[in-house]
Amino acid sequence: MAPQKIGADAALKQVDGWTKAQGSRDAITRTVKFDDFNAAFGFMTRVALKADKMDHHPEWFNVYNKVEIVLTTHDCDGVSALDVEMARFINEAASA
Ligand SMILES: C[C@H](O)[C@H](O)[C@H]1CNC2=NC(N)=NC(=O)C2=N1
Repeated sequence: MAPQKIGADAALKQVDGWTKAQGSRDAITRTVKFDDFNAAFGFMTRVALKADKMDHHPEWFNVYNKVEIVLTTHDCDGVSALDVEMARFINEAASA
């Protein structure tokens, strides 16, 4: 059963540090900068394990110490509670 779409605006009320993605997609985005690549990749590793456990995967782009992340739920073509849960986890992992 596809998760229910809540929309980016509702999601942004539930989690800090994120913004609406550019363009027509219903998605939320955050860019995180780390001290170096090692720290960035360690963050990505923790998020990757969580994503696999949730079966909910980010769309992300990494260059050196910067990780650009977009969260949306393909199964409902928009932002769902799964994205809010993942965004909260990402905020924790980014500040660990
Ligand atoms: C079959 C598999 O469970 C689904 O494709 C999962 C995988 N990871 C996913 N990740 C994201 N971001 N959205 C999804 O709808 C999604 N669906």
